[in-house]
Amino acid sequence: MSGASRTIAELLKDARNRFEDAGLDDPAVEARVLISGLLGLSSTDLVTRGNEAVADEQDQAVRAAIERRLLHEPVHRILGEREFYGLPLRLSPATLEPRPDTEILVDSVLEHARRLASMHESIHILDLGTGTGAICLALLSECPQATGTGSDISQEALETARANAERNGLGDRFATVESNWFEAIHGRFHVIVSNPPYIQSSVISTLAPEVKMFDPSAALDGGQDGLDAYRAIAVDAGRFLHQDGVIGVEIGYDQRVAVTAIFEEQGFTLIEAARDYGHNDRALLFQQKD
Ligand SMILES: C[S@@+](CC[C@H](N)C(=O)[O-])C[C@H]1O[C@@H](n2cnc3c(N)ncnc32)[C@H](O)[C@@H]1O
Repeated sequence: MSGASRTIAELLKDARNRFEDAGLDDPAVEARVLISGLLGLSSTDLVTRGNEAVADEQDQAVRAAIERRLLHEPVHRILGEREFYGLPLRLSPATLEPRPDTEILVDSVLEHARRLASMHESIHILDLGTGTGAICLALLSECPQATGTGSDISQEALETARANAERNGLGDRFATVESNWFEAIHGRFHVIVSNPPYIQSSVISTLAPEVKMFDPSAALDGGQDGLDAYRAIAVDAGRFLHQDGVIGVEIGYDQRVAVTAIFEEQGFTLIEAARDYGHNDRALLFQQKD
């Protein structure tokens, strides 16, 4: 079927109706984000230019994208990028799609990064399991005295992180290291951050298709009790953190007690806990006990 000469408003309506019929939670928002991204227009343009007809190729691209969304592919995966902390980030099949809730961890850590930066000439940040580079790049963009290392077990994810650093003008302050947690890491850091995989292995099959089919399992699977990564990180973190440094981790909504116990057992004290937009515990910050 040729879709030539449909207007922007007609494309939007078609997408919204099909998403609504498929039972998506936010059909209107998803239609707007998808079509504005594909056409390179702002949401205001979508309204003010609604009567403009689109080129045949654009119409075909929108039709194809709607089909992909109906097969559960998230809108930002289809577009190949999403924004995190104001930074446009490229996604790849090897990277988690950064979540808005992770900005909570950035906010909490940033305050300490700025404090440490006021006490030291420069500060070094390590982001374990960096994925797209989201957390580290957000911190670097807000903290000009900082340099950052993003590490990941996935080389492909690190290539995406590097591309995102360059794209956002942060390439000269960002390094990448392929590493199983701390295994290939050297030196000490003022700030260590991580949003590790923290979902129990048995729960993964019950997640929404948008997550289990499109986020890499290495980014989700936290082992039998979901806590494997925290144990692996906590046991070594002390050797890589400056004495006055801070380590911040994202957690699942019900993991505060367990993760705090894991870090306390390794000589850390909880200094801050932050909740997400749904009022769930989401980020924990620790310092080494004196
Ligand atoms: C939940 S994702 C977080 C990605 C990114 N930091 C973010 O917040 O959007 C977890 C990341 O940890 C990485 N990862 C999993 N196991 C790892 C390991 N043993 N060592 C280092 N990184 C690992 C995954 O490849 C993935 O990029």
